[in-house]
Amino acid sequence: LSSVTFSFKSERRPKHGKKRLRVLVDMDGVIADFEGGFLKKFRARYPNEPYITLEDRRGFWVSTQYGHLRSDLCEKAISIWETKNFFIDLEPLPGAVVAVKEMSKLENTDVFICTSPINNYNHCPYEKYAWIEKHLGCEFLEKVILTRDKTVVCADLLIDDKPDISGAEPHPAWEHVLFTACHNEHLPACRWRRRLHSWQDDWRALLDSKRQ
Ligand SMILES: Cc1cn([C@H]2C[C@H](O)[C@@H](COP(=O)(O)O)O2)c(=O)[nH]c1=O
Ligand SMILES: [Mg+2]
Repeated sequence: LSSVTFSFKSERRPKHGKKRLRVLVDMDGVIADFEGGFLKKFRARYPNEPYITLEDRRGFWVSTQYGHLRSDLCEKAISIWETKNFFIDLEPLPGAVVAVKEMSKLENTDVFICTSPINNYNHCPYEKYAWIEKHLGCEFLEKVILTRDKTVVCADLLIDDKPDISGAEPHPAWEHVLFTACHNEHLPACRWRRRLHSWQDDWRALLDSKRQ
């Protein structure tokens, strides 16, 4: 058993000393503009209802903040992302497509798109795959991880806009790097968690810091 363990570990640290890195990149709020797409479709479908501007967004859950605004708005918000074409129509966030493609071409680097589908599975899982094929190319279809629990996925880095990521594994293998989004940018700086402010930020340096 110990020799099996040894050969697995040595696979990730080649003889020339550079560690092979596995990076999980979240989709909604990191490469796909969930917040912008939501607001546009909410205002189009409910033109007479109040809405929350991106500047006023606080907290990860859009549905919770709309529910606080007026209780029935929670269900109306949910109806937006449960509707056909919501996920496929999301625009890529600035620089995301180029960055993810470049990241995947780096030596000793494996990139996976790790994203949580909604439980109403009528359209979302299909459209997430379709979005990835449309914007990143069919080769990325091999790199999709759909899971509601990212803690059980083994990787070095998770780039994700959700501030609190929990699940069955209390000690996930990855370091969570918080991707800045309208709902989390006001959170105070946190000594034990790094941020990637956008895809214009130095994501290469972030990856290099994990190869040491
Ligand atoms: C804001 C918000 C999101 N969701 C759903 C939409 C996505 O499928 C996931 C988020 O996935 P990620 O991998 O963590 O980016 O959650 C939701 O159900 N309610 C919301 O308010
Ligand atoms: Mg996200």
